[in-house]
Amino acid sequence: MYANDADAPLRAPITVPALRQMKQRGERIAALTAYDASFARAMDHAGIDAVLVGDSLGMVVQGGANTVSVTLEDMVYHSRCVAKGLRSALLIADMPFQTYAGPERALDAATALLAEGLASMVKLEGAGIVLDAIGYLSEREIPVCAHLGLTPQSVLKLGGFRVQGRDADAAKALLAQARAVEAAGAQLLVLECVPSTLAADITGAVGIPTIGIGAGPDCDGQILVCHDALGINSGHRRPRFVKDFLKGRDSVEAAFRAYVDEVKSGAFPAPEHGYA
Ligand SMILES: Nc1nc(=O)c2c([nH]1)NC[C@@H]1CN(c3ccc(C(=O)N[C@@H](CCC(=O)O)C(=O)O)cc3)CN21
Ligand SMILES: CC(C)C(=O)C(=O)O
Ligand SMILES: [Mg+2]
Repeated sequence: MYANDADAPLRAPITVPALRQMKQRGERIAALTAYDASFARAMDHAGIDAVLVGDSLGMVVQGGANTVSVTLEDMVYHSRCVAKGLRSALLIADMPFQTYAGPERALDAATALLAEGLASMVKLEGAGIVLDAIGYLSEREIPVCAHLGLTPQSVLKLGGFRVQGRDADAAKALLAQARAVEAAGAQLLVLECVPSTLAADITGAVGIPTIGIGAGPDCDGQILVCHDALGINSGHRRPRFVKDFLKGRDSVEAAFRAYVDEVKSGAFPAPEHGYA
């Protein structure tokens, strides 16, 4: 239809404040992970709001058993690749294992992800001691996304990828962590593998948007790993929150459009994709 992309009408670029306004309006946020320019471009065309360069690349791209081996160099490289494919979607990059062990180290790593990786926001896992890094970055004008619940960089201590916040004490602690990351300056919050009712409570308790993965239908937005959304099995057991959007469709972009539509309408995730 257009001679080249440069002639196509531009969707307004999605900013961090725009995501907060979506929460306030009750418009759901649709996000996916990407690791290269071509998939990022297809997602952007499909109307995705945010793209995360996840350290899940250690598993789905590099074939590792977890995300612990991913380096800052890996993340900068893939973030820069993804940035080249985006016109409108907000680009978030994961901070790798131990690159935010201490505020100054976090500032160096986050600066590399923004300046060389061309990301617009960085994501780090946990609260507690990590609150210092969240505060240090956000005070220095670096947009921060927090990540609570199942934090895959903790897998060696946890002993596996398991649902978090299931008993009353753990649920209370997770709600307190959510309030604490917001108070420290986080502007977005990923909730991974937590009971749907707890994710709903947290979403109501914080002003920042929540993005769920295995966190039920009542988050402000949803995210999936790109490969999972396309039915590509990376050799691990398929978690229950995964849905194959390519099934019954004839292109990757159609699958991404269906994902965006189902997140916006609330059709995805269905109750069976969540945990009790
Ligand atoms: N392809 C892929 N998709 C992901 O969502 C993902 C990654 N890789 N790599 C990093 C982490 C690891 N993730 C995982 C991996 C396994 C489960 C899982 O098997 N969950 C069990 C829950 C068991 C319980 O009840 O505690 C499940 O049955 O869904 C969950 C999240 C999420 N992230
Ligand atoms: C699954 C999302 C939230 C993530 O952190 C990743 O892909 O690394
Ligand atoms: Mg990650």
